[in-house]
Amino acid sequence: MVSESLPKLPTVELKGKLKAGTSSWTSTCNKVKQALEEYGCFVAVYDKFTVDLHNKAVDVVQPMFELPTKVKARNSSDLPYHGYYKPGKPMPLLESLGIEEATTLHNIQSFTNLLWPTRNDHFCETIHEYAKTVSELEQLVMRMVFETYGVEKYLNSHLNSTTYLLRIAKYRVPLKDELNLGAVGHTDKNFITILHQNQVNGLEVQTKDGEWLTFESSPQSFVVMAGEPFLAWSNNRIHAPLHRVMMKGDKARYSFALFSTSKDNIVTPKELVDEDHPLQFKPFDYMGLLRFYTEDVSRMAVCTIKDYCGV
Ligand SMILES: O=C(O)CCC(=O)C(=O)O
Ligand SMILES: [Fe+2]
Repeated sequence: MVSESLPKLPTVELKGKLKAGTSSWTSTCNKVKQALEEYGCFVAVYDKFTVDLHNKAVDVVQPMFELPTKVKARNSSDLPYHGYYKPGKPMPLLESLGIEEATTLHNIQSFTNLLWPTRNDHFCETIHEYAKTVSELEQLVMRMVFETYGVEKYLNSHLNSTTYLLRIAKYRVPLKDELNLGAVGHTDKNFITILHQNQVNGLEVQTKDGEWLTFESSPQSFVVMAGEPFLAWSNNRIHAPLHRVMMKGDKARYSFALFSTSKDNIVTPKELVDEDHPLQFKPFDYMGLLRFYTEDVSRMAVCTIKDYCGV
C-alpha cells in the first residue's frame, strides 16, 4: 500500500542566479546528472516560471475539459497519444489533449481555434507562454547534461532538432467503487519529459530497487524525467524510470507534460563509448521507435528500447 510517508524524489534548485562556469553551476550540473543516473528523474525548482503563470495555466485548462466530447475530439493526430485521449479502459480517470510543436505560436493558435472557433486569446497566450518557459527549462537541463558528459559540441544540433509535444491532462476523482489508478505504470518513449500540475498530487516513480517514490508539487516545481531514448543516447548511463499516477483525495488533478524528442536520428556520442562502456544502442529515429511500441502495446509498459535498437 502506498502511503503519504513514502520517500520523495531528489530536488535540484535551478534558480535564475545560476551562471554557467561558476562553482554552483558545476555542482548543480553534477546533481542533475547523478539524479538522472540514479533515479531517472528529479524535482526541479525553477524560479523563472512564476507563480502567476502557474495560476493562469491551471485556470485556463479547466474549462477546456468542460467542452463537449465532440469538440475535444477535433484534436486528432495520426500519432498515438498526440491527440485527444478519451477516458475509457484501462484509464477511465484520465482525459488528455495534445499540442504538437507546442513552442510555436501558430500551432497553439490552431489548437485554440479548433476548440474555440470564436477565439480564446487568453488560453492561447497563456499556453504559449507556458510551453516556451518550460522548454527553456528543458534546454537548461540538456545543456547541463551535455556539459557534464563532456559532449557539449553536440548540444546545438541536438537543440535544433528538438520538437515538443505538450499534453494537458485531467484526472477525475474516482467514484466510490472505482480503482484510484490514474495512469498505468509506464516508461516514457520520448527523450525527456517535464511534468507540472495543480496542487493535487498523485505521481509515483519507481526506484531501481522497486520502491515507489512520491512527489509533492508546488507552483514552481517540475518533475524532469528521462525517457527510453535518453537512456539509449547516454549508452545506458541514464535511467528511464517506471512511473504511474495514483489518485488520492477528492479533487481533480490537472497536469501538463512537455515531451521533448528529436526530429533527427538519435546517436550515442562516441565520447560515451569506451572499453568499460561498449556501445549498447544503434542509431535510431523516434518515429520508428513509436511505431515499434504501438505495434504491440505491451511494449509500452516496460523499458523495451533494447529490443528495438540494442546492439
Ligand atoms: O500526469 C502525470 O503527472 C504523469 C503523466 C505521464 O506520465 C505521461 O503522460 O507520460
Ligand atoms: Fe509518463
